[in-house]
Parts: sequence; structure tokens; C-alpha cells
Amino acid sequence: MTTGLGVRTRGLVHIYRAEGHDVAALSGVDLTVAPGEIVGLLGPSGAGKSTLLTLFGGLMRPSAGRVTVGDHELSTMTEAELDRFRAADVGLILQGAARNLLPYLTARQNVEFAQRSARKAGRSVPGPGEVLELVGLSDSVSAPLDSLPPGKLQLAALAVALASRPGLLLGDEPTSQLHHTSRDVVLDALHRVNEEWGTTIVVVTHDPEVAARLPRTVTIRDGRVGGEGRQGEEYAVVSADGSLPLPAVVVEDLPPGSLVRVHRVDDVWTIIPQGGGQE
Ligand SMILES: Nc1ncnc2c1ncn2[C@@H]1O[C@H](COP(=O)(O)OP(=O)(O)OP(=O)(O)O)[C@@H](O)[C@H]1O
Repeated sequence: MTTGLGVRTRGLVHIYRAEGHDVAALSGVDLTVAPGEIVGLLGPSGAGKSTLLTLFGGLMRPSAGRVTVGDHELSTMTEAELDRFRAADVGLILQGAARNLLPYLTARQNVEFAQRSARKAGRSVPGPGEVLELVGLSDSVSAPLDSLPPGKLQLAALAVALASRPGLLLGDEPTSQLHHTSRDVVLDALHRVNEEWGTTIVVVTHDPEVAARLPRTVTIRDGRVGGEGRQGEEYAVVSADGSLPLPAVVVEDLPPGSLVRVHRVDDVWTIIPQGGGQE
């Protein structure tokens, strides 16, 4: 069984240097994903989810802060080390199945092609048949890709991302554009990969039904961790600097600059707006 790779970020900042202006996509993300976890990244459009995923995959370097995957501190690795990391340790599913696949090859040939860089990096890879069976695509290994329905194409994209048997699998909305039945088949496959190979999985999703099937969700808001969900329960997360991002619904009642008292009775902490509560 592959040992899943844990992910840890501290003070992660990413600024895109666009012409004429800079965009701060991430402004201090502190996040830990344990080896073998499945985590969903949620949050509004533009919050920084794809940027975070791209940094986890070693496809960009952060502007500041640290990101560690397993024993690899990505921000200080050389280009050659990053190449080997991307070839063997991490699998990435880009949004839209077609972007992950060579259309003139079969599913099996796509997996074989994807294994070439891991082999070059000196890593042993699983048989393509094993990968395709794990994702549930055994019946379509030799079919032309253009004959496959969208759900199976997405499974082929998943198989390609898993071709090197990576310790970390990253998916940018791997179930979007699928109807419910195919979406559930892809989700089942992700859970199977996690159970059988121990792969750590981080997926971006906008779909509340997908989020409900994930044991842990992390909401990214304005380039930071804005909250976490565990088994359907929502939590605010204390930042490394001691600040606590309040859920959006609370901010409607307590706009920026509001004064609150933080009050403790036994193990219950209460936030009391200025002038409210009992003295
Ligand atoms: N290549 C880029 N150049 C400049 N700005 C960028 C670039 N990519 C993303 N951004 C900006 O960075 C911020 C975060 O973008 P990102 O794509 O990470 O958010 P997201 O949460 O994944 O959004 P979505 O859910 O819409 O995919 C946004 O303001 C976006 O416009």
C-alpha cells in the first residue's frame, strides 16, 4: 500500500504579478492535511482554491511561506527535484477530463504514457491494468476515448493522475460537468483509491452534495482558511496569529470594527457584542 503524503503549509502567500497590478491570491494559509486524509477545498470563486492546489502540486513556487508535502519542502527544492516530485509523488486532475488525456490514445495507452516520466525518474510504477481496475475502468481499457461517456472519461483522467501511484492526488473540480450518477461513480472511485492505496486526496469542489460525502472540508475565503467542516459540522479555525475568521453569516451582524467580549464559562466560549449580553 502506498503511504499517503501529508501536506503542511505555514504562512503561505501567493501573489500573481499581473501587468500593472499584483493580485494577492493567498494571504497566509496555515493548513495541515494528514497522510491518507481526503479533504475537500470549498469557497467562493476567486478565493484561492486552485492556487493552493497548484502550490501543493509543485507547479508554482509560493511568494512567501512554506509548503511541505511528505518530507519535501517544495519552496526550497531545486527545479530538478521539483521535476522528480511532479513525475512520481503527486497526481493532478485538471478541471475538464479532456485536458488530462491524449484524445488519439486509449485509456490504457494514456496511463502508459503518463508513466513515462515516473519511470525516467527511476520510480517503479503499477501495471496499467491495476490502475484502470482500481478506478473501475477495466471494461474500457482499449476503447477509443471519443467513444466513452463523460463519467468514464473522468475515470480515465483519474487513472492518468494515478499512473505513477502518487502519494498525493489533487483534483480541481473532478466531478463538475457530470450528472449525479457519474459524479457518484467518480466519488466512489476516489474513496476506493484512498482506501486501497492510502493515497492522500485533496479536491476542489463547489458541489454541496460532493462536500457532504467528504469526511473533512476546508473553506478558503479571501486567500485564507475561513473555516472547516467535519461530518457536516462547521467550525471556525484559529489562525497562527490567534485571529479567528468569523463565518460570513456572523459578519453580517458583526461588521468589521465591531467590539466584542470573549467570555468563558467552563468549556464554553461566548462572543458578546458591545452592549449585549448580561454583565
Ligand atoms: N494567472 C493569474 N494571473 C493573475 N491573477 C490570477 C491568476 N490566476 C488566478 N488569479 C487570481 O487569483 C485569485 C485566486 O484565484 P484562484 O483561481 O486560485 O481562485 P479559485 O478559488 O480557484 O476560484 P474558482 O472557484 O473560480 O476557480 C483570483 O483573484 C484570480 O483572479
